Amino acid sequence: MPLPATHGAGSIPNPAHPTMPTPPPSSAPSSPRTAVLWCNLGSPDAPTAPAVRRYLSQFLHDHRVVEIPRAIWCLILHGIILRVRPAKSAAKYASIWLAEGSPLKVWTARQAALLDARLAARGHRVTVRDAMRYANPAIGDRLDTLQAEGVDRVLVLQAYPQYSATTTASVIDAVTAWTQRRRRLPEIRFVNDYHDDPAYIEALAQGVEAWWAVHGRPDQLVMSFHGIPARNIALGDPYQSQCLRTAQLLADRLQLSADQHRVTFQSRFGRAKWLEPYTEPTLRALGAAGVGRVDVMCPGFPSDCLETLEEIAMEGREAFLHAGGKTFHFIPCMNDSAVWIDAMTGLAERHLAGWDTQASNAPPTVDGALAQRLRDGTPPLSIESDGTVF
Ligand SMILES: C=CC1=C(C)c2cc3[nH]c(cc4nc(cc5[nH]c(cc1n2)c(C)c5CCC(=O)O)C(CCC(=O)O)=C4C)c(C)c3C=C
Ligand SMILES: [Fe+2]
Ligand SMILES: [Fe+2]
Repeated sequence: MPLPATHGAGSIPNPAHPTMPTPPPSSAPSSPRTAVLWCNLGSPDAPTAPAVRRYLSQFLHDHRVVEIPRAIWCLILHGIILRVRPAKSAAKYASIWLAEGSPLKVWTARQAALLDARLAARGHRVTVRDAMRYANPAIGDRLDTLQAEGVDRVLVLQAYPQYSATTTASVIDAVTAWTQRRRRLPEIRFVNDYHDDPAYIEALAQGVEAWWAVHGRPDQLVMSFHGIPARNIALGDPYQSQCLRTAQLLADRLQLSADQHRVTFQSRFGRAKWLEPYTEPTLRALGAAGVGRVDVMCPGFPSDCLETLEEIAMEGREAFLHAGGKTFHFIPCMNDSAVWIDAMTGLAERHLAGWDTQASNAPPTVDGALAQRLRDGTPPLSIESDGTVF
């Protein structure tokens, strides 16, 4: 168990326990303060071409996202993409924008607030903050604020259930870039993925079941994941196999046979080969083949965003119906569903384990009480069967 910092009081002898330094007075912040940083991709600050250009420039300069040699890529990026794409993407963002901002940011902030409340209700003294890899609120700014608030332990959780270097490693890069600019560092933990976490699978399944309870069942359930370049898989990215595992676990949980579901990959960017089968051509093929109803869900996206609300729920629907399909449903992402917040809580608690996060007014756990005893310089006398320490 890590011992807490002594805040400079170490030179005063402690008569009760000579080998221990005297702890600070109990009113002082004697135990480390812990935060969870709930990180997502980020959105432009506004659905306008200039804001989208700034966002895309930061996003598409990330070496984790585009691995083409810089000199060539910068020519393409500045010469074509950042001239053409911002206006087109801004119109798409405008079609899904909420009064409070981008759906991705609104849901991510809400998830952070709900996780904060749930952890507090379970007796943890933990601050939860949302942070975005691109645009705002930036990861570095959030870490600065947390540190100014006295936080010295940070658990980095990401809104990417499946690991990819393009997303997960990029968030880790942003956090470690911040650490390189700071002298006094908090303890930091990262979670790489939770693609097979039973509570995550259960949250996905219950979202589907709730939808089907109201709207009936489809002929086909399409599970659409964000794509990445096929080359990344050949270079060792585990993303594809984690997506396929998530999909299989979900299909098993929903008791779907092989002909009742399929996996596709969406959001192809550029001309290179990405993970296949691609979502939109698949929807067109299903419509043309006379499949009456498809339901599409996006298990890799905990929050609805441009890629689900516009690309799937609008463009995907249009592609399927135009090709001859009869009925199209988009099943919303988990967003703020209670079962998803439960899954996030379990994930956070598992990875916070060993850090003393017990609030002073909460019933002490064995770990928490032992830590307090060590801080006070008093050895624990006995541990009751219910975990109470005297
Ligand atoms: C699983 C999550 C994601 C992976 C993997 C991912 C890889 C990836 N994305 C691009 C390019 C773009 N993605 C864009 C939007 C976007 N991407 C994700 C998630 C993953 N991306 C989300 C949640 C969003 C939506 C953000 C929002 O504001 O709602 C965009 C911007 C939109 C646009 O202009 O079309 C681009 C560009 C690449 C190149 C890539 C892997 C190599
Ligand atoms: Fe550049
Ligand atoms: Fe993306």
